[in-house]
Amino acid sequence: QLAKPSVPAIANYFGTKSRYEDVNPHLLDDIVSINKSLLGPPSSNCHAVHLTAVIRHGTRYPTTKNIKRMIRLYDLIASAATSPQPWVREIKTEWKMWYTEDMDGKLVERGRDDHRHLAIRLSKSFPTLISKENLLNNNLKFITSSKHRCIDSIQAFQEGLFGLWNMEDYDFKHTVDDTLMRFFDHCQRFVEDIENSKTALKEVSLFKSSAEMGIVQRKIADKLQLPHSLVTADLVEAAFFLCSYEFAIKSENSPWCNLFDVQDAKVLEYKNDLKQYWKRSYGHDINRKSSCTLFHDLFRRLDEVAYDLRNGQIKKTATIQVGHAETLLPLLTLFGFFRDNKPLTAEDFSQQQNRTFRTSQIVPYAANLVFVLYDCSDGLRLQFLLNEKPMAFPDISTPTPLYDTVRKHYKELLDGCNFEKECASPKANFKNSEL
Ligand SMILES: O=P(O)(O)O[C@H]1[C@H](OP(=O)(O)O)[C@@H](OP(=O)(O)O)[C@H](O)[C@@H](O)[C@H]1OP(=O)(O)O
Repeated sequence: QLAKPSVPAIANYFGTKSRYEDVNPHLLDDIVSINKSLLGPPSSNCHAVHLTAVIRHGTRYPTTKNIKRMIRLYDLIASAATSPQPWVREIKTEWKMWYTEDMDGKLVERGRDDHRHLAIRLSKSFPTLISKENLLNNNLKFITSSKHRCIDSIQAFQEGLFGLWNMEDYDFKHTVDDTLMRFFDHCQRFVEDIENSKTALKEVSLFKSSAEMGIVQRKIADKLQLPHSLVTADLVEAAFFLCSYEFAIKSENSPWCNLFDVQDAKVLEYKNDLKQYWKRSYGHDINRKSSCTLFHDLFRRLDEVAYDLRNGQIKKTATIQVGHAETLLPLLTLFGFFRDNKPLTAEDFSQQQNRTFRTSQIVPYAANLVFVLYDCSDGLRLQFLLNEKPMAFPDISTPTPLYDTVRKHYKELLDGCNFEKECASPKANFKNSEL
């Protein structure tokens, strides 16, 4: 049971730095409870035969880049802010800068709990798939990205299961597979055109110097009584991160949160959504295409289960895969989820208030995509759950469609979406043709 902290009024706008419980608030009452009315087979003539879960690591420390900014902001306030407000005094005298650069995105204890608890809930939701018997029979497969925070998360997931099944001294086994879980690093076109490009995220840069961001900067400078020129967009974001990290890691509604009202938080949420949109989602076609390998791997697993089912016994009842927000978002995009009519741009903040692309809701820490295959009297059916809630596949009206229907719907991607081809560097092609 989690202690119920006082929740910052802006907690629903933390984007990829959101707590999982703020997307599923019933967990605040009981962290291992499951919503039975939402889960379960599509009809009594169906039973679950397999699930594949793609999960983001749990709550983590900030990255070094952001810790540096936080330290700069803290030093600036400590040395120059003259506001007599009690919460500014609190930042200057009582609150201590405890983030150090070496923390660099590592998993925190809360993040281990995120995965321990998720494991328990998934096992309770799908007891015939994630069971002790299946673990002992080697029917569960664990795959992770090589990053520290992901390896620690998958171990915590296993710890959650071992604890649930009273298994002591059991060996942790997992496979590290970056081609699958960090496909973006291996996609040359993505690295060149997006990651290393100066213009791919221009909407983010433009928004940083927008009128909306300028208003937030000035409001914060006034609240702290600092010269406007010293409060840059990067420092404003550092303050927002401080509020979100203190809440996610320590369950504290810290004095940093006093710097923002809901309108400011919406502006900063939009800034983060712009980054995710242009770096990992619909902004550039290569973002989604870079996940082709993971997409094919998923369908290969499901096809294998269909084959095994026809020929006797299913070999794998569940696959648990742990990666990053940048693993989940491209895959969700490839499936066509959360596509808004208009692209997200720096100019469109006020027109995009009702957008579906809101990362606070989609990819909090421990966000998860779960694909469940059911054997039904009328054939195999596929259910999709985002953060443990069923969601219809885009443009397929049945909530748990026949697996064949899903395969037909994504036929073009299943027949194509060739990682080698999509990710080949245009520069390399140019060089080759020159030879
Ligand atoms: O803004 P930061 O430095 O936290 O960005 C992180 C990514 O975090 P996110 O943008 O998703 O909040 C991190 O993704 P995660 O799912 O592993 O938390 C990503 O792996 C890391 O490379 C950072 O990205 P950057 O923008 O390249 O610094």
